[in-house]
Amino acid sequence: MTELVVRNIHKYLGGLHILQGANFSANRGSIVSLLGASGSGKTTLLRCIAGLEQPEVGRISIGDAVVFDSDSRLTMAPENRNIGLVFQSYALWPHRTVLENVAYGLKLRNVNKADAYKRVQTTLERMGLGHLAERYPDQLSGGQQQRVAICRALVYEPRVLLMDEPLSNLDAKLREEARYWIRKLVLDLEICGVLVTHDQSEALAASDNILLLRNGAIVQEGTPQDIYSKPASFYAADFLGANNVAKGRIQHHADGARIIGPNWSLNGVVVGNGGDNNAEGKAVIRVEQIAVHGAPAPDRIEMQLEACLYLGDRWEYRLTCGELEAKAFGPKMVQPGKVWAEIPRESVWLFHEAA
Ligand SMILES: Nc1ncnc2c1ncn2[C@@H]1O[C@H](COP(=O)(O)OP(=O)(O)OP(=O)(O)O)[C@@H](O)[C@H]1O
Repeated sequence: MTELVVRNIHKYLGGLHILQGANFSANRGSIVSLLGASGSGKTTLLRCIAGLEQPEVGRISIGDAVVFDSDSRLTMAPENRNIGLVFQSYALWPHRTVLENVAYGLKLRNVNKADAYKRVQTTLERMGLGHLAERYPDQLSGGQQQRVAICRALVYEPRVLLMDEPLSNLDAKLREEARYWIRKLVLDLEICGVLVTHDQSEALAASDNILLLRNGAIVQEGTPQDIYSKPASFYAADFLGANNVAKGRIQHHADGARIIGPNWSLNGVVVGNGGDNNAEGKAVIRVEQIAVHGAPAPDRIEMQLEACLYLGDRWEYRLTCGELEAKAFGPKMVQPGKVWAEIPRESVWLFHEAA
C-alpha cells in the first residue's frame, strides 16, 4: 500500500536549482533508497519530505494526508507529519539516560508518563536495548548509540522513517549487520523507510527500490537487481558495481555492435539511444563478468595477465590487450602470461558519449 507520494518537487538553494522535479512513491513495509553521488540532492529531498526544507514547487503526501502542496500553499509542520528522523550523527543528549533520550519527544508531545514509559520500554526491547535503559550515551558503543537514535525516531510510531546516512559512523562489520536489521525492522513494523546513502552496497542490500539521483533529478528507479543489471545510462552503469571502463568508437553492424580501440575490439550491446556509427563512446563491463581461462575458445579473446593480486576470498587479475586494461576476479592464483578472457557480448554495455 502506498504510504508516501512525492510529486514534481523543485527546490532552489542559494539561487541554484537543486531539485529538478523529483517524483516517486513508496510503499508501507518497504525501503526506498535515495542513492547518488555527493551533491546530487539526496539530503535536500529527504529534508523536503521531513518538512525541514520547503520546496518552491510540488506536492508531498504521507498516508491520507497532504503534508505539502505548493498550489494550495499548504505546509504541515515537521512534528505533524507522522515521520521519524534518523541522522548520521546520533545527536543524543549526553546528560540524559537512554530511557530519557528516547522519552523526551513524547514528553514534548504531552504523552502521559505511564504511557510514555511503556512505549519507550517496548521500543528499547524491540531493538535489544532494554537492559541499557539507565545508561548514558558515553557508556554505549557506536552501534548501540545508533540504535538508541532509531528508537527515538520509532517511539512516535511514525508511518515513514526517514534515515540520512544512518550507518556512516559505524565500522564496516557493524554496517553490514545494521543493514540487515534496519531492513527487518521496517518490514516487521510495516512502515515505509526512506534511506539516503551514497554507498551502493548499502542501497543494494537494504532496499526494495532504489532511486538514483543526479544533479537533483531521479535518473533511474528500480529494484536493486534492475538498477544493477539494467543500467539506463553510463552514470548508472558506472555508479554501481566494480567496473572496467574503456573508450573507443562504437560501430553498428547488422548482427550487433562493436567497440573498437587503438588495437583491440569487443562485441557488445548499445544501451539507450543509439548514436552515429563510428562515434566516440564508452564500454562498461562489470568486473565479475570477465572469466579468465588458460585455453582459447571461440568466444574468448587473448589477453596478457600482467599481475595477480591476492584479496583473501579471491584473486584479482590485471589484464591487458593492447591498450585495453581490464580487471577480473577468479578463485585461484594464475601465473602472469598469456590467458584467454571470456567476456559475454551482453555484458559489454556500450554508451554513446551523450548517454
Ligand atoms: N543551503 C544551501 N545553499 C546553497 N546550496 C546548497 C545548500 N544546501 C545544499 N546545497 C547544494 O545543493 C546540492 C545538493 O546537496 P545535498 O546535501 O542535498 O546533496 P547530497 O546528495 O545529500 O550530498 P552528500 O552525499 O554529499 O550529502 C549540493 O550541490 C549542495 O552544495
